[in-house]
Amino acid sequence: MERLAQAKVNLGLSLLGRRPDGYHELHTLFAALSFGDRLLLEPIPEGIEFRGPYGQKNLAYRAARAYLEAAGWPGGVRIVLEKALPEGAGLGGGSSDAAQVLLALKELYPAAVDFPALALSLGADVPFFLLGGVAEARGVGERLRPLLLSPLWAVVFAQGPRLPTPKVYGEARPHDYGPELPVEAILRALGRGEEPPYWNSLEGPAFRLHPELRRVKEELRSLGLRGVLMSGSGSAFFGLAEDEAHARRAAEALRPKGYVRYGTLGGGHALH
Ligand SMILES: C[C@](O)(CO)[C@H](O)COP(=O)(O)OP(=O)(O)OC[C@H]1O[C@@H](n2ccc(N)nc2=O)[C@H](O)[C@@H]1O
Ligand SMILES: Nc1ncnc2c1ncn2[C@@H]1O[C@H](COP(=O)(O)OP(=O)(O)OP(=O)(O)O)[C@@H](O)[C@H]1O
Repeated sequence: MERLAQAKVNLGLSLLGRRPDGYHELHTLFAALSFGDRLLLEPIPEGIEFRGPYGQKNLAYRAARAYLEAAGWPGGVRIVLEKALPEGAGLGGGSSDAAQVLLALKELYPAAVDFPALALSLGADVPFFLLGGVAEARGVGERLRPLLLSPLWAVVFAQGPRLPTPKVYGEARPHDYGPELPVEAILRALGRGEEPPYWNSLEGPAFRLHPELRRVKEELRSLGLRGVLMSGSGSAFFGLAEDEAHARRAAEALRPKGYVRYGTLGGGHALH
């Protein structure tokens, strides 16, 4: 069984405040992209055989153990993870891998487990990847509302510093908090090819940690990309292109400088 663990970007992310448990109340729009990591899974009589980075610390391995334990070890699984996404980039790589393992094991070994809770226990981004597509999220990222968005061409670029998510959130201060995202206005602007009225509250902390990231954002804007924003806790940025040719040109210009991929979000097919 082969699965694509799609990347995600946040079409806007507002930190509404800090919760008693130390996590932050979020308002964000998740959008899955048409490219990501590749997972190969097959049933084995018992146990978990895993081939990929970090061994038993890998989120994909941890997702397999969490599901099989909750399901009472109905059987085992062999997992091969082929990473294609940069790590700690804000593209949800590990979370997406974990979600695909949960979905595959549910198919292989159906069981009455609390799927959303299992997903959330693995990470705040994991519940979204059980859905995919585009969704509005609240809470820490687990209260989801699917949204319809016609396919858009997006370019994703990551260069330089790995930004551990806890470090970026740890750097967030009350002056970084914002109001709710204007979801309808954002969706309208995206549909009309206009500059979307969104922001990412985590850019403030990320730029304080790595001021050089401001230049990356300017560079993507100089290529004519719209809605240029850091994704999640960074340090990957994304921008929206007019069409495939524009996306390809922008990607070619960025290629010598770091990790760059382009594809579609809001639907469409796996490309590049
Ligand atoms: C930045 C985003 O990727 C946006 O989609 C997510 O909010 C982060 O999702 P994630 O990487 O799955 O995050 P987790 O692994 O669950 O949490 C890592 C750390 O980020 C911080 N964290 C995460 C989510 C959230 N709503 N508030 C937080 O403060 C917490 O310090 C937590 O210990
Ligand atoms: N399958 C995995 N893929 C990538 N990183 C993993 C995986 N499993 C565990 N990790 C660890 O988790 C960290 C964060 O991984 P991930 O790629 O999800 O970060 P991210 O892309 O920033 O995700 P997010 O957008 O949720 O912050 C990595 O730096 C790595 O140490």
